Amino acid sequence: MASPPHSSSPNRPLSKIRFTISHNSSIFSLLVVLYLLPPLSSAHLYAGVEDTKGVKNDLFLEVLRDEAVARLNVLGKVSDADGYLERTYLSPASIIAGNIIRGWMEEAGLRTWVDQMGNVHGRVDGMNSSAKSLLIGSHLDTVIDAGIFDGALGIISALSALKVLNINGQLKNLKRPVEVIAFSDEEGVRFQSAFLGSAAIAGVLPVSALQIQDKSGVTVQNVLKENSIEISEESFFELKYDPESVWGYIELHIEQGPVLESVGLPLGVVKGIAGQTRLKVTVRGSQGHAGTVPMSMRQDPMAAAAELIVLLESICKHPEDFLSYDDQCKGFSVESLVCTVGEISCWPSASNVIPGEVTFTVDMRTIDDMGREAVIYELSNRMHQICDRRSVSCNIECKHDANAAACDTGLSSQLKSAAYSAMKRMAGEDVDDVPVLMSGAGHDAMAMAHLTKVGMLFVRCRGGVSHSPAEYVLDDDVWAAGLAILTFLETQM
Ligand SMILES: NC(=O)N[C@H](N)C(=O)O
Repeated sequence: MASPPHSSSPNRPLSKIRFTISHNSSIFSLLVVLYLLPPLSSAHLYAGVEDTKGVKNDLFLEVLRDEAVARLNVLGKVSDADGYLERTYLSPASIIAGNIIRGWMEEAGLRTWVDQMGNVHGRVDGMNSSAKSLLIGSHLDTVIDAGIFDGALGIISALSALKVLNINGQLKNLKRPVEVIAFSDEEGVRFQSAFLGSAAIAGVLPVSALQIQDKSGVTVQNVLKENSIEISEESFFELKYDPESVWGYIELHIEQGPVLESVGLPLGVVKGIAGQTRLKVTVRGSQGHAGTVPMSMRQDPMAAAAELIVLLESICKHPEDFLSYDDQCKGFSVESLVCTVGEISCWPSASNVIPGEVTFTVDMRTIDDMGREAVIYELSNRMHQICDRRSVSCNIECKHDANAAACDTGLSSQLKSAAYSAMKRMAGEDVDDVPVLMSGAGHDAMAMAHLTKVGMLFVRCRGGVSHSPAEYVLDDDVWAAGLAILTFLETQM
């Protein structure tokens, strides 16, 4: 595969040491961690460390910032690709990453296991093992050519906070069990169906998902089997947590947008997450010779796909020009509508051949689920009209659909207070109120909202950039993230 266009950038976090994973070995994972992490004695970790100004503090700088940043860099080097970060569902690198995370969970005093969808769990019972549990999660998979913070920051900051409690002997004081879950699939890169891990736990993943195939025809079930996970229909349904056993779910994630940076604050609270749909569009025409078939006689799926993609852009930029607001759909809002074609391929893909088939993806998001449905309806009709006019066939398949999710107001205000006091503890003075944001990006919290109340914290990232190796979070913002989770956990004692 060709190198990404920016592979020579001096700022790339992966450029120093790169582990390209071609085998699955927990010993190897352990060696990676031992090699990369400077040893920190526990006395060194919590007994009044010095902050950047040389002042003693109780802000656990070495665990919540320095070690957390080192861990982000460790995970950021665990990749299936050479020269960029890629860790898709149950790939060799994701198994290594899961083993590393499991080690960190155990070090934080958690009991660990891997479930039948490949999610990595770490749990501490606290004072009452039968009380409803607090779940904290984020994902360990990545997109292709990813940044190192997306997903990993949420897992690492939760483990750092629990490590501080463990070192201070406070895990036993938690009034309810706390369980960290590193979800195996949120991005949906390999199977196009996002949230395989969290949706299974929330009980909203259909058992038919086990038969979804990746590009090479391997099913989810095969991939699990390759990793020694035999899943039956019965064990699949056992993955679902009993809602009665869960108190709530929280997730910390990089914002992946520019709002926090523009207001100059490291943390924000999420009030809701936009709904999303993924389509796969396949256009078939008549394959032929590029030099001999007259333009008027072609059934060219590439030219048709180009027209379909421009149509998508027009609808998503100006939905009001395309949608008829009758009594039925009156009231929906598509203001926040965003649409993307991120992947396209053709067959046979040669410069002197009119393609026989073109396939592309559509990613569509809005806060308003009814609005998204109306846009998809209109888009599909118009796409079919274009294909008919061009004498090509067009198949539109829905690969993923998740409705918008609202965060719980009570949990959000607890997270807001935790974020506020973390920022205040770091600044040593009053700080501005914590902003409340909507999330355009999807999160495991969307699936978990089917199981329990959810709340989310966002962390500032440079330029709002994500799904890119240019993704960057200041070390001190990593610290603020860990401190906010720690402060939240302190309310659970
Ligand atoms: N946080 C993310 O980037 N999540 C998703 N996979 C998404 O929004 O596409």
